[in-house]
Amino acid sequence: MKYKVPPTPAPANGIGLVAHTDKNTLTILGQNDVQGLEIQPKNGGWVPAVIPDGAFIAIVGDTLKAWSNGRLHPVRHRVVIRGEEERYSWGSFLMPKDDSTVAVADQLVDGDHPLMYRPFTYSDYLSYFVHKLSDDALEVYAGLSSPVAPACMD
Ligand SMILES: O=C(O)CCC(=O)C(=O)O
Ligand SMILES: [Fe+2]
Repeated sequence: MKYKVPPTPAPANGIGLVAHTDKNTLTILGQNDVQGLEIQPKNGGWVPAVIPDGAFIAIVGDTLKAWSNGRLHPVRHRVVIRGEEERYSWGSFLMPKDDSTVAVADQLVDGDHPLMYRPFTYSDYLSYFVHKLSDDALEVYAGLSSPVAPACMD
């Protein structure tokens, strides 16, 4: 991705990429030496994700949250451009094949971890997200409103 230097005077927010969670399973990101990635802690606000020179950052996506039965969390992130240099980033977006079923493994469901997501087809979830564009797309699309403990599963 290429983020151009903002015009002068710079817009107040400098947003280069709006806040989102990734929809795939795992994203591995690298960048040139211009920082700008920010992540949102659970209590809100924004924190710079400073990536050391030559390092990569791995970001959990919605699909891995579902697949891990909610154990792994997709962090909301955005890109803010404030400086006077162009920012480049590159990503490796790991994802299931379109027609794959994303289903929680039985081993990840127990009394302490009731089933949180119904099985779904990856491309169907993507289509749903593109249609709705809502932050809670995964929960609305595949989340079980009453998580199911193993004894209740058939
Ligand atoms: O450019 C970046 O550092 C972030 C890109 C990103 O979040 C995305 O493509 O989903
Ligand atoms: Fe992203």
